[in-house]
Amino acid sequence: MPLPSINPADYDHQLAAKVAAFKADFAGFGLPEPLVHASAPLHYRLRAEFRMWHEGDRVDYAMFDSDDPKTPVIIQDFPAVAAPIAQAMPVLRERLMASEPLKRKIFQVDFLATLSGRLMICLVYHRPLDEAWEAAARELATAMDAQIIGRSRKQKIVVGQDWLLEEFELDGRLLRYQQIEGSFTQPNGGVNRQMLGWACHQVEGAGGDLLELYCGNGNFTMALAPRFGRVLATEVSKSSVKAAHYNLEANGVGNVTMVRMSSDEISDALAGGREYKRMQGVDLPGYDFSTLFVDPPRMGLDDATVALARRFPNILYISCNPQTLHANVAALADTHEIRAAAVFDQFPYTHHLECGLLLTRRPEA
Ligand SMILES: C[S@@+](CC[C@H](N)C(=O)[O-])C[C@H]1O[C@@H](n2cnc3c(N)ncnc32)[C@H](O)[C@@H]1O
Repeated sequence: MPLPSINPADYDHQLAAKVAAFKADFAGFGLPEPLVHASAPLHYRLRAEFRMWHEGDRVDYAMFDSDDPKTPVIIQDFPAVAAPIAQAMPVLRERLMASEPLKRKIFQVDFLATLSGRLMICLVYHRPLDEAWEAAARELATAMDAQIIGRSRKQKIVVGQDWLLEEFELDGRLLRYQQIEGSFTQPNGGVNRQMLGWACHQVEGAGGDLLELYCGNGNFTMALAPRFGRVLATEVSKSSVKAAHYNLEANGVGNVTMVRMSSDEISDALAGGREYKRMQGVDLPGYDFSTLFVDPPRMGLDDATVALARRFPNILYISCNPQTLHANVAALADTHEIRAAAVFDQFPYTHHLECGLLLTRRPEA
């Protein structure tokens, strides 16, 4: 991807252009006017990865432009990153340069921060990590008040813990989320809160039970669960399901059954397909589903999941790829119409746009 040029003076204009393109793409489906959720124009990213570039004694953060992928672009600061990362970047660089064990053959640095101000730094190396590295990393963790992880081929050393606790307020509730290193988390924390608020508003009064696919660490689950009788939530990633269990406990949410299943497996199980061991003890016929909530990866919903979605009165769909969303909405158009729409600018200064649709079953379907 070409490197974004981050200029707040361009922000409103760029977002307006993305929204106009989205409206034009979906006009054929009778798209209602979307609610537009803007990002903070600076310091919005809670995740960032940088290559580390060695030149003599120096080591610098670097990024690469897809138009010129061999030339490093040295980064002094990166205004997209959230405050805890922005503050940590120069301090970390100084400390790496001052410590041979930390600096030697460092290849990449991955930052993860939370709205609650916590920070994790993963240092990636092209050499095995030894005791000298671990001792230096312990000092670094204390000095920077951060969780430090060292990675190299077939090696992962955790100094402290390999997860952060995110905490923020939503509709008068304090929500807590364990975020495990390497697992999916929403990159733009401020926009994520807006997505959660919009999603909660859409299901107000839906009643019945909720089926959620692609639930990750339960980002939406924790917010939506109190609005339903019961929730069946599924996700394929082991570490995300582990975090989701932690998060149910941490948020005192007691009406969710969480199962590690891919979307095509749960679609098969609900269509009366084969028996799944992981579904043992789950009373599938006992659910009274009113709503399906999906937040799939960029490829959107597969055919089996579209067929499953067709059976639901309400489909709430968060998408990071308007193209696959378009194809899925077209496939559902004979049974469902768009009732509400929103855009969420997770990725300012890029052409990417996250969007949300509430689809309801047509009266005649
Ligand atoms: C866009 S993320 C959304 C996660 C979560 N809803 C959130 O807000 O953090 C998509 C999630 O789908 C999961 N996933 C990818 N392919 C899947 C599949 N075939 N079946 C179920 N989950 C899948 C990923 O592990 C990831 O957690």
